[in-house]
Amino acid sequence: MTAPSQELRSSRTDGHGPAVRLDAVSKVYGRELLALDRVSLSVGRAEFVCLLGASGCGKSTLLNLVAGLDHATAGDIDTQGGRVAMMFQEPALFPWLTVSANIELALRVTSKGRSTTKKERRERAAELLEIVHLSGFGGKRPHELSGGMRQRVALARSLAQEADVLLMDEPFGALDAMTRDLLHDQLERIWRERRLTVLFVTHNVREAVRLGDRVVLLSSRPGTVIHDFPVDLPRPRRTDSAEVAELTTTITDRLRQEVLRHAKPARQPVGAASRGDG
Ligand SMILES: Nc1ncnc2c1ncn2[C@@H]1O[C@H](COP(=O)(O)OP(=O)(O)OP(=O)(O)O)[C@@H](O)[C@H]1O
Repeated sequence: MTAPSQELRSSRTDGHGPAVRLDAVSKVYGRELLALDRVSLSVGRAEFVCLLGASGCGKSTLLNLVAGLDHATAGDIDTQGGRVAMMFQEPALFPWLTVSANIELALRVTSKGRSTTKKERRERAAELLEIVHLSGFGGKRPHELSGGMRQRVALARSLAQEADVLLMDEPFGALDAMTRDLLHDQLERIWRERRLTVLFVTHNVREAVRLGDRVVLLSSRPGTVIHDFPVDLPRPRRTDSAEVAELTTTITDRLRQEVLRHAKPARQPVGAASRGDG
């Protein structure tokens, strides 16, 4: 496995061990659907790792296992006791609650065991909305916001959980390119300021290169790590820069090879001789 980018390495491997570690993790659904096959992966503290792979290769499965939403069939997962929050493509806000109340609800769940007043939660929600540049929108209902704004509320709600590890499952997949670009900038700023560890699933190679310290490629099902690309490019990066485009091409080629390798047997006409080039 490749090390994180040089620029950030010292602050990320400071002797406390990885924030997330998967050791030979496998997942079988039902009796025989092998979704993940002995996946080993380490994510350093405050590291941003993007996960790429063909559709159905087990990316969401992997996140669910790390989040503790499901159990691995074999192998070990260690998050060092850190708090883990998850964010999905759909913001899943309660439509009948205001934006602020959606976040306050998360704060109430988080503050179980220590008492917080409604006023404290409201103030904290306002702070979180400021972090995602939505000050003044606390009194709106979700339907009054754009898709990008709703995702920022969902991000604020994740931050309300005071997580050390943020798991993101295609969080910007449904947004237009311009909105996505703005959210990349915001997420990068928040990640740096709060020293979050991020594991980010995407289908978009360019997005992975824009954001990641590393881009980890999973094979087609069953998912297993086939390549770990360090992204040694200075930040902030521009999605349309030549450097991002170059690495995007390299990774896309590797991903394409993997998808073709997997698709090949099914595409060959019955009786066709194997050319042995797979
Ligand atoms: N709860 C489940 N029960 C049975 N099979 C499942 C379950 N969840 C996922 N699978 C199967 O496991 C495999 C991996 O699914 P998963 O959703 O993790 O892939 P993915 O890489 O996230 O896909 P995509 O990129 O399309 O979102 C798929 O074949 C899927 O059909």
